[in-house]
Amino acid sequence: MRFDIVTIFPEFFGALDVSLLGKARQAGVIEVGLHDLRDFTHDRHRTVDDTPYGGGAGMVMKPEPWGEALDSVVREDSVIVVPSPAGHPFTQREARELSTREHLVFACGRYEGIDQRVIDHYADRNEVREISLGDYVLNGGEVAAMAIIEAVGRLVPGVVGNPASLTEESHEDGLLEYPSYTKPALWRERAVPAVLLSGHHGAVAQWRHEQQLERTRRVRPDLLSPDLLSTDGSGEST
Ligand SMILES: OB(O)c1ccc2cc[nH]c2c1
Repeated sequence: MRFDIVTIFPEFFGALDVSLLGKARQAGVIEVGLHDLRDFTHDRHRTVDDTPYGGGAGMVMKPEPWGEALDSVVREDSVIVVPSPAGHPFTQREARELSTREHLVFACGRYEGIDQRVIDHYADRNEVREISLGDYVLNGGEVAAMAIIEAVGRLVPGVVGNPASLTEESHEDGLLEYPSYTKPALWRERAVPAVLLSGHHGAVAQWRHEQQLERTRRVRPDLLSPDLLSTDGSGEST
């Protein structure tokens, strides 16, 4: 999979040189291209924004640099991801879906956003997804792009050493994950739940599923649907 990122702050993505994604890049499992939007301007001040038609506060990102920048990276099979507070909510399901695509192009806006004609132009040619991380507003698309790239990149085969670790995570089965414990068995007078020390794998699986249901009911009741409430941890409906 290849990621191309267009931004006025390419240095923001230095984090993609380290940790799992950095190793995956070195191994050639994923590719990342960084593109400074200002390299696609032609004036002395490398201008990327201007005042909004219709008035109002702030500045809008000009269409011309965006058109030249995206034309330089977008392919026929590219999915163009535009982080935006006006986008649809990003989910683990979408992360898994995007991890199966070959080429993701991230258009990271700043100021009051990108001239709408840019999104409309590429939506006529490519799949364009305006994605929000949640009901709050950042100063630009870079933080959201980093989050989406990490959520998607870690699902690409070969990035995470043990793929089994990806299956028992929050949201993978529609529930929040169960609580985890490690040595020592007693810490500040707090003991590890006895079932986890029992060696009884069936009882451990049952307890973990019950913990998932309890935590999800308590923290994210909105995630629960009747069918998720009916399984007994073995995957069988009760
Ligand atoms: O909150 B966000 O995800 C977001 C995304 C893009 C822009 C561009 C200007 N402000 C933004 C905020």
